[in-house]
Amino acid sequence: MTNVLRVEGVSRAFGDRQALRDVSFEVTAGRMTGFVGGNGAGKTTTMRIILGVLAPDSGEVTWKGTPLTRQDRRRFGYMPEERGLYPKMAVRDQLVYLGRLHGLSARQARQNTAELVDRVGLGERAGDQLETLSLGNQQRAQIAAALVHEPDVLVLDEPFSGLDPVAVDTVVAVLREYAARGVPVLFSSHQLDVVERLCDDLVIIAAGAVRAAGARQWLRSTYAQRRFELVVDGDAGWLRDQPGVTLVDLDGARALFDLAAGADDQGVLRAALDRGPVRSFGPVTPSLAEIFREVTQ
Ligand SMILES: Nc1ncnc2c1ncn2[C@@H]1O[C@H](COP(=O)(O)OP(=O)(O)OP(=O)(O)O)[C@@H](O)[C@H]1O
Repeated sequence: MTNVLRVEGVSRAFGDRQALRDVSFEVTAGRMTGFVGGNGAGKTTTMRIILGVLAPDSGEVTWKGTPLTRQDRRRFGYMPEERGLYPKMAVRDQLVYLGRLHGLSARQARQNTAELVDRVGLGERAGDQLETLSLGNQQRAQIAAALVHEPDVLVLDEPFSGLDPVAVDTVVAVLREYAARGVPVLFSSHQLDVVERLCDDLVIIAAGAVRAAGARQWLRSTYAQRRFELVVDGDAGWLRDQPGVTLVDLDGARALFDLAAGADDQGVLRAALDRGPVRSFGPVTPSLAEIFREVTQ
């Protein structure tokens, strides 16, 4: 069985609030899976259930085809929303301690720690107490803590929040290395631009239910509406009266429009050419932000 983490039909309520409804998706070996959704959508609850911190009311989580055991979860790397490091302990000491806790030898824990603090750009601060570091550096330390025991699976709750763009790039590179080794990586984020750049697969959740899931490219083509951009010399307002055309945005000579199924894009192009020069015409692939808006509204 390949290294697949599968969330299968998971539901969970808190009192009369249904936080998750029949949530199913998978995180595949070697792929970065972005878990996106607005505030309160259910990302943290799902991750807690994966890690066994919280029990589902129904459904289950499997790893390599069988229900997760405590032993499996010891081999997971988790960065919880509430973070978990001790403010008054030196970063290096905590990482070594966590490595030991997960069963590494003292030597291996020290070696992994030394490599990781360097890798996440904390080398010079590794001897400092966590609380004396900037928030961005504390975040780097939290990420290192999730990685120190060389986990088989990574589950990271908002690993990029609070990081400046340079730090985001550093962390992205580290996570990509893990994925390249065959580790499934699940990370939540509300920063769609980061997710768009980083993930191979996507799970979009809203109000506790999965609205769309699959490979990023596949989602982009699946949700590609028949949207086009036209740039002419004069005013493109005449498009409004073209059969099958719905104007999305008009900025003088530049128009963004959706074409009804069956309407002919070449007919629109001919109509434009009849009126004068056409500077640009072609289909527009939706951004992740647009897909997100569409599936969560
Ligand atoms: N321990 C709890 N007790 C009661 N309600 C909870 C608890 N944990 C989560 N919820 C509720 O479950 C829903 C999902 O919350 P969750 O924290 O999983 O969302 P999220 O997608 O992680 O949001 P955010 O991005 O804001 O962290 C919310 O309505 C939240 O208020």
